Amino acid sequence: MTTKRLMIIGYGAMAQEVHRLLPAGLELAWVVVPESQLVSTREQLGAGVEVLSSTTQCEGRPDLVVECAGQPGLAEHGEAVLGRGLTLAIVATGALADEALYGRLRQAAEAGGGRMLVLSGAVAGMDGLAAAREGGLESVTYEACKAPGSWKGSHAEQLVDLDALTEATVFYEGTAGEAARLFPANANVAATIALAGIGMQATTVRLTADPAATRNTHRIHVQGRFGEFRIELNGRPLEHNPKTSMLAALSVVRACRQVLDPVTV
Ligand SMILES: NC(=O)C1=CN([C@@H]2O[C@H](COP(=O)(O)OP(=O)(O)OC[C@H]3O[C@@H](n4cnc5c(N)ncnc54)[C@H](OP(=O)(O)O)[C@@H]3O)[C@@H](O)[C@H]2O)C=CC1
Ligand SMILES: O=C([O-])CC(=O)C(=O)O
Repeated sequence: MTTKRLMIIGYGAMAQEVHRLLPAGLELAWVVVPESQLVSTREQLGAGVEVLSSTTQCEGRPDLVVECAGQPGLAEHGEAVLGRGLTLAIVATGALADEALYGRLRQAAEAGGGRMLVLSGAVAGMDGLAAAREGGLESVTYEACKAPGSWKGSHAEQLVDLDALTEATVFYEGTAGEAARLFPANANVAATIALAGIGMQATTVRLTADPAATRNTHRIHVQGRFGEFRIELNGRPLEHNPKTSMLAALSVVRACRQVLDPVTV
């Protein structure tokens, strides 16, 4: 079997975990990082990987492009990748709460023949939710609970004193679209659930900080014509970024494996 070639956009905590777990048969050939990280990332990766600041500098043809660069990274690079007819697997799904950006990405994919794969990321059940939608959905709610430290540097700091919490505290309630915009490094999952279900406005979101939490907990409750389901997922955070659950990185690894495997499960 010939080796296939991967491009990763972004080389932070998630991308590095994905790199460590890449399945045999898929090699990391290109990494796209901000200008300011070119030198350090080249030193880190050595000669075997081409480190670029724009996807348009890539002269080869990746078999898969994965975005691990956050919402600004998807906004910066998404159109070019899709416009070249490539497959782009994304985790910064919250960027799609911006209707104008979503429209441009769809348009680029349609014009160029590219495909955008919205990965399940830190949650589970997106297959069941999307299937349930076919029968009609009545309500979808999403609750996230993380340790206060995992909300540091986010909009949560404007809503609650994270260092003073002594018990689990709900600090935000709103729609998936708003949550994804306000918490770009923490609430992409809200947008993923909205995209698989009843949309950015109708999906209800509640965010909690809990000083006793050691996991990133995600609870999804769905009601519709199919019946009802509840999922609770207690994900381990990544060692190098507690905002991000390990499962999100693993969902990228799964997308990588699907490029190699003729059977998709
Ligand atoms: N769907 C889901 O379930 C989940 C989605 N996510 C999304 O994944 C993203 C990545 O997570 P994680 O790796 O832990 O975050 P990190 O902050 O560790 O890594 C992101 C990296 O991307 C870089 N970056 C920023 N802008 C660009 C750009 N325009 N082009 C290339 N690289 C860029 C960042 O650089 P710099 O530090 O200089 O900004 C950083 O090095 C999160 O920001 C979040 O949006 C995360 C968890 C779950
Ligand atoms: O990884 C997680 O637990 C969820 C997350 O950060 C996001 O949805 O952006």
